[in-house]
Amino acid sequence: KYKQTLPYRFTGTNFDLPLDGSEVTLSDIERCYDIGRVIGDGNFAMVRECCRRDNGQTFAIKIVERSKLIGREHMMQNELSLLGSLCHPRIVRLVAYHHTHTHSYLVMELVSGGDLFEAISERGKFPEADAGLMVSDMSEALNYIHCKSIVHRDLKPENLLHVAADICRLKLGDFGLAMVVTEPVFTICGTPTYVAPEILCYGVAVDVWALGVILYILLCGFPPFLSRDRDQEELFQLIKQGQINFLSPYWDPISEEARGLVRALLQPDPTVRLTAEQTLLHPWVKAMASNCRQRMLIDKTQRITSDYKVEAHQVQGPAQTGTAGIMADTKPSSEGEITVKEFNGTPEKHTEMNTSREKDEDEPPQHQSAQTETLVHTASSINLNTPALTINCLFKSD
Ligand SMILES: Nc1ncnc2c1ncn2[C@@H]1O[C@H](COP(=O)(O)OP(=O)(O)OP(=O)(O)O)[C@@H](O)[C@H]1O
Repeated sequence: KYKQTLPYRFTGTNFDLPLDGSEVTLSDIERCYDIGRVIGDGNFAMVRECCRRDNGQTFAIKIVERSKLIGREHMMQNELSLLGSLCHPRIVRLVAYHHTHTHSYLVMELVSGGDLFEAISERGKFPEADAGLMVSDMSEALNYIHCKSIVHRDLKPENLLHVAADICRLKLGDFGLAMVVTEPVFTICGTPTYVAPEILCYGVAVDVWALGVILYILLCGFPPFLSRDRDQEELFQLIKQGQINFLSPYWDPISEEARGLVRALLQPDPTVRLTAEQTLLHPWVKAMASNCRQRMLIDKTQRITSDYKVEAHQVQGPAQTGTAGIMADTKPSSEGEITVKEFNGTPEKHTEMNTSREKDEDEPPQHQSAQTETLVHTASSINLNTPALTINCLFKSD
């Protein structure tokens, strides 16, 4: 069932796991990989660092307990078939997969800078240049998959990974809910905070809406649509109304161009909403991404110069390294007065909710938790106007 063709094959000499998806044992896996620390987890999977024993290459290995997937086996198949067919610098690469009797192991490119959820939780918000480069990266990934008629359907900070050296460079992962769209889709799925107003019948434009929500959060530190009581029905009503508020004082320093892009991405009518390609070409995105790239280049040059000076100092002694001013202040700018102190959801009356990544600190009134849990349901069983809204929400397991 899981047999797929991957764009990459292991070539190591004593790496003898079958590559055709046939079943292996845990000891076969452990013989080939040194499985290390946990680097992330989700509703269905635990992700660990791993190292190939034959050549020392490091990867991320996503370990899925298949009993957790009963009724949702398609999620694993999606991840294998769709992610396995993609090859783009802004998308996490799947390099191999193995199945034991109970678990599936997806060996992926290791993207070691943590996810955007953690970065937002730590930094609160980002300067426009940083947000612009991140939007550019996300748009590149979306444009690539949308050109292949693939919709991701769960674009959110948890599924965007930072390239370790560059906090502003992102790669898109977790294709568990992705699918090929050839006609309008009627399956409700996604994560409430990022879900588009056309949730009942949609196409690739839902990913661009989610991108708009993420951009809004990156710039001010809290989501555009919030239910004060964390009531999902109220949240969906707010999303459907599509009223975007640029709350003062949080939005006061943010440019009109950035606000314009937020409006164009959070356009309720998907036929008028920007496409991923148009977003990539948006003047604010181009200008900000270019500023950020330039700054990163300068920072890198300064780091190299500084390392060189330290080495020279060690080799030649202090008298040889007296040139002042080469190493400018490379401290990151101080931003993030507002911190997203929680991005969690709480159990709701009509949902099967559970969540991880809770934060204990208090938040300013505007900063209620974003509802980051993934939901999957069919359109026939949900009515956004019905008070007795019942949605099965699938949460990150603790
Ligand atoms: N290739 C990778 N490199 C580094 N970290 C990763 C990688 N893939 C995933 N992670 C980390 O593991 C976490 C969980 O991974 P992932 O989202 O794929 O799991 P999941 O169970 O499918 O999630 P969900 O609950 O959204 O369905 C991510 O949020 C990220 O922090």
